Amino acid sequence: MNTASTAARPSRLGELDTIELVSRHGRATIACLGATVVDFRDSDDNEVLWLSPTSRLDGSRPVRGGIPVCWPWFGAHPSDSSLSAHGFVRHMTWQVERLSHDDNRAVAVLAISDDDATRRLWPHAFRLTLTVVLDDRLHLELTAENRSEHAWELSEALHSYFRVEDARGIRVDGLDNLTYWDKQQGGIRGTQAEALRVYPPIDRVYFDHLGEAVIHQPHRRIHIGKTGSRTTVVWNPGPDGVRGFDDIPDDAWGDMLCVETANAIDNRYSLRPGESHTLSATIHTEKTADNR
Ligand SMILES: O=P(O)(O)OC[C@H]1O[C@@H](O)[C@H](O)[C@@H](O)[C@@H]1O
Repeated sequence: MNTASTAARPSRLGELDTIELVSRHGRATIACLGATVVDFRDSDDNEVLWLSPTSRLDGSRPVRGGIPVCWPWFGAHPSDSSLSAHGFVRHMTWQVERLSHDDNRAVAVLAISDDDATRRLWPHAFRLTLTVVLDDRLHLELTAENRSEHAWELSEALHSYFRVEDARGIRVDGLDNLTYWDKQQGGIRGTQAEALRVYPPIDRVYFDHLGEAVIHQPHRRIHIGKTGSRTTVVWNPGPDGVRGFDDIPDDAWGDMLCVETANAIDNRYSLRPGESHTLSATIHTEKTADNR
C-alpha cells in the first residue's frame, strides 16, 4: 500500500506538543492543549483556519484561533461567573489515543476524562474524545460520554475561526429564516430574514440550524457541514471589540470569522448515565470566480 503521501505524526508548534496530519489533499495540525486544531491547509496549501499571530503558544492559555473545543459549557458558566468562559477542556492537555493513516486519510484521536482537576471545576465523571480525520476534507467528531450515575446538562462548540480575505460584508449562507440571540445587541432575539451579511462586530447564536453553513469569499467558499449540532454561532469582535483581546492584534479582526458548530443556550441538552452524544463538523473549500 502506498501511504507515502499520508502521515499522522507528533510535531511541535512553539512550546506546544502537536500532531501533524497529512493527506493527498492537504494538512492539518492539532495541539494537544485543548485538542485544538490550529492549522488546516487545503490542496493549494491555502490556510482555511485563522490562527492569531499573537496567540500564546506556551500552554498558559487556550489557543486563540483554529478550532478550540468549548465544553461542557458554551459562553459564561450558567451559574458561576468565576469559572472560565467556554468550559475548561480547551485549557487542558488531552491524551493522544491513536494516530493512523492509510492511502486516503490520516486520523488522530485525542481524549480527556475526569480527574481531580476537572472534578474541582465540574463535579461529574465523563470521557470526551475528539477524532480528527483528514482526507479531501477535515472532519471533527467530538463524542461526550456520561460516566456519572446521574444526568447532566451540556452546551458545547467547535469554535472554528476561519481565515477570510475581508470579514466586512462577507456573506454566510444557510442561516436564513432562523431565530437568533444577539449578544452584541444586549441579548435581543430576531429572525434572519435573508442571507447573512457580516458587518462586524457580530455575536449571534442561531438556533435549530441543522444544515450546512457556507462562507462566501471572492475566490473560494468555505463549507461547514455538521451532525449532532442544532446551533451555529457567528462571531467577529470588530474594530472596537478587538481591543479587549490581548491575543488578537488590533488590525487583525478583518482577517477572521468564527462560524461555530455548537449546541448552546436554547439547544443545550442532557446526557443520562451511560449515554453519549457526538457533535461533528466537516470542513472543505471550493474555488470560485468572484461571486460575492
Ligand atoms: O475570549 P473567548 O472566551 O475565547 O470568547 C471569544 C468569543 O467566543 C464566541 O463564541 C462568543 O460568542 C463571544 O461572545 C466571545 O467573545
